[in-house]
Amino acid sequence: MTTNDTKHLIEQTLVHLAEDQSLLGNCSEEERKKYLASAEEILTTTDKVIKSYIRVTRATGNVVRIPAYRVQHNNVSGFYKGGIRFSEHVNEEEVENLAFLMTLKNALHELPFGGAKGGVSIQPRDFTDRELYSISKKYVQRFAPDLGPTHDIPAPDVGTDERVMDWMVGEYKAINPGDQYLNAFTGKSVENGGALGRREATGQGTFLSYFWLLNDWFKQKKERPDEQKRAVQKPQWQALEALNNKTEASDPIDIAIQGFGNVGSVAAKEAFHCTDIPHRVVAVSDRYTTLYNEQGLNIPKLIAYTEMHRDLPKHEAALQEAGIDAEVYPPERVLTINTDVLVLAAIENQITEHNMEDIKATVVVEGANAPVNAQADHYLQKRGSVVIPDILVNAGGVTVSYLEWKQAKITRIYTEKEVYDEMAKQMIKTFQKVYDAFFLGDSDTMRAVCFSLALKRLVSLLYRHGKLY
Ligand SMILES: NC(=O)c1ccc[n+]([C@@H]2O[C@H](COP(=O)([O-])OP(=O)(O)OC[C@H]3O[C@@H](n4cnc5c(N)ncnc54)[C@H](O)[C@@H]3O)[C@@H](O)[C@H]2O)c1
Repeated sequence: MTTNDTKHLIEQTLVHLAEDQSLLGNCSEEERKKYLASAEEILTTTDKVIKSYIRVTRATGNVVRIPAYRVQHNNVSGFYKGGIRFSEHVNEEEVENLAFLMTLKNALHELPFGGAKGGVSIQPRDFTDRELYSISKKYVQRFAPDLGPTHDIPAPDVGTDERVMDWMVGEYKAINPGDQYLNAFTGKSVENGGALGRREATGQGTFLSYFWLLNDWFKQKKERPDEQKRAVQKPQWQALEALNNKTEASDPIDIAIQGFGNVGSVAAKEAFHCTDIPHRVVAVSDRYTTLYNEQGLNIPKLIAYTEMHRDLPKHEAALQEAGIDAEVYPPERVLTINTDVLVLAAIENQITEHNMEDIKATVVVEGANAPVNAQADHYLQKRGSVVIPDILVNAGGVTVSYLEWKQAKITRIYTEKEVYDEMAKQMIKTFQKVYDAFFLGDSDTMRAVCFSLALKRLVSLLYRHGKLY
């Protein structure tokens, strides 16, 4: 999904919401139109875009000037919240789109946050630890006036982690002594007030979105003939039926995962260890490689290897060192591999009009943000594939971030089990709403359902806060 796709879908969804008489209380038709027009204006634009440059002296002595961003999209549902990305692909438009998606995600899951995103345009691998430390500190120096525990709360994203968050907290504390600095960032190390299980949360939630659909929601509908009768009208029901038949015949479900970082490696581990429904992780990939084994890859061994070497093994000697038996392909091959389920956990715009016809998976799970563009989404849904959208799937991290933010306030550390249970409970509540509305309603895509639920909440809050004119 590009920024334009996101804005277009917001506009389209608001047109449908105009027919919902319950949305804006007792107002005339004319007022309703006016309010929705102003909601559209507010929600398809950002509240604030801050661009700055970070100057760092490299180990070589050269000084480089690096563009850095913080985009605050909307805070009607709570303080701005969203990750900071270190990637060479970072640009203003990308950060803006990701900020839009954060507002929608938090509204969909009814978390008390709005949407923001940050980014620094570097490939972190090209920088030393000392340089990264300097960049992290300077990011906070540049943006501190616009951040804060009751204003805008960043978290990690691609290319950043708990180490970067800890550095940023340190700098934030130096700039704002006496402020509730621990609440100013989430995704920190556990030693520094981070929530137990935060690192795993997005990958766990990603796997859960698909697993719960097949293992729980599908069975629930089978026991409710009236609802099943309506759900079978959707071609996606057949896709679930086929997977269910496989498990009933004790055949494992094949799953392929693009991206083997924070989200992808954890989703792979969840699939590998899933006992209720056996899975074979037939392919995984990162920016350099796809590894494929039709009998399934040993995920714990691959995780152990990447913990030491960062990337997946990409040649025979490395495969031997990892103890992995796999065919090695180029990175994009994972997308078109023969599999039942494809989890996208890398970067944006991976399935587009250029490769959508080659996708074999019948269930596509968007662990990453915006990995399927609008055209491909419609194509896949029309063909009967299940596409579970990013704002539904990858909210595990921000849900646990909320607990991390809360635990600093109540000064009690949640146990890892409490964190997982709370995350799963919160997400399942939203899965139930979305899957019911999609399969039992007349929306074309699951994304349209998610946008509709999120925008309903946002428009209602804007109205109640007196922000519509
Ligand atoms: N980490 C979180 O809590 C979180 C929360 C919500 C959404 N997300 C989204 O999930 C996605 C992945 O985030 P992450 O935290 O796992 O990042 P990460 O940096 O830990 O891992 C990214 C992975 O993608 C791979 N990759 C990068 N470019 C690629 C390419 N062109 N082709 C194939 N693989 C490529 C990298 O090699 C790496 O394995 C991003 O879209 C991010 O915004 C992450």
